[in-house]
Amino acid sequence: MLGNGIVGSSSRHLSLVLLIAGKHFCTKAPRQKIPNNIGFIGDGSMAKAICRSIKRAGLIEYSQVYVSSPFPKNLDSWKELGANVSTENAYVVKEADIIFLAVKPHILCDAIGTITASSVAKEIKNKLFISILAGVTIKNLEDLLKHFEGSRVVRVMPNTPMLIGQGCTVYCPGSKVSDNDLKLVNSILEVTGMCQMVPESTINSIGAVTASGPAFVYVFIEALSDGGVRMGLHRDVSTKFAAQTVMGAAKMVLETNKHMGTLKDEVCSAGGQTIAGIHALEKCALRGSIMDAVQAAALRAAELGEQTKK
Ligand SMILES: NC(=O)C1=CN([C@@H]2O[C@H](COP(=O)(O)OP(=O)(O)OC[C@H]3O[C@@H](n4cnc5c(N)ncnc54)[C@H](O)[C@@H]3O)[C@@H](O)[C@H]2O)C=CC1
Ligand SMILES: O=C(O)[C@@H]1CCC=N1
Repeated sequence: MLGNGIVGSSSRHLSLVLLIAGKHFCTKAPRQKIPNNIGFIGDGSMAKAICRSIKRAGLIEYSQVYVSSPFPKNLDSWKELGANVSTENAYVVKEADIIFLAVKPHILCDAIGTITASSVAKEIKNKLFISILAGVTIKNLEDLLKHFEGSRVVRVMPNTPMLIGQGCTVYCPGSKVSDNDLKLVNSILEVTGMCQMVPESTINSIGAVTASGPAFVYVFIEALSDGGVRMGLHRDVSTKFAAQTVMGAAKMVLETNKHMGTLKDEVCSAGGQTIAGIHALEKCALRGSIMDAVQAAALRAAELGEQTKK
């Protein structure tokens, strides 16, 4: 369903099981290629993560990709892949139908300003812009893009695990997007992992958990690994065990539907080793620290958005 409120979607595929000559072949139904050209204003980590993710899923070829950055050196790796590159943002917006805005929030006004001031500005019509910028509101985006006739905006908050197809992305439609636009955006995002439409009022809080969250979790994994090293494990062994343990615990939360407290209790034997460790964590206020981290990230997102207001 594509309507108001929160809708869920997952990247499940139709599986076709063929029984031929006594052997089972399991093939995923091929995804439909996107006929549109895809643009990226900004060529950094997130632009690469999104592009690789949708290319890997077979939605696009690099020949359909247009990327811009003022730094030609940054564009070399894109060029090698077969993407079309330019130091002119206006070129990308003119050539692409769907344009990801993937610059840092404080760059946005200048980046759009160069497009508005370009000689091709009047030719830029009916574009679908997908903003991934932290904190920047739909109202602000629509205001900045109002010079381009027929432009529509979708505000998206992705995260880096989409690089390996394990992303957690949310999106909010702008005031002019059509159902077809939303279907298209959903079909692009769903191949990157989990994706869900949400009300814009929740996106900064969600982004603090999902987009900043990987960094918080990496710090936790590093600390877990450090603990193992402190107790005499080799670093590579300790890191492998720590990361696998975090992944397993996350899957237990998602797949058992048990409350985290119950799952924790199942690990803590009476008078055992785990409760001794939990006691140490509670003395250091780990929970309060993580909650503070999420609050700090959400508040900072709102501040970043304010910076792009004229
Ligand atoms: N890194 C992350 O985990 C996430 C980032 N975001 C958002 O994604 C956006 C991009 O972040 P990253 O990819 O991490 O940053 P990044 O620094 O890796 O990439 C930004 C790119 O913009 C380019 N750039 C600078 N000035 C430009 C201009 N005037 N025109 C065109 N390109 C220009 C730079 O060459 C740079 O490579 C940010 O707004 C951030 O809030 C959202 C979710 C997660
Ligand atoms: O830290 C940041 O501002 C960006 C947005 C969310 C994740 N990284």
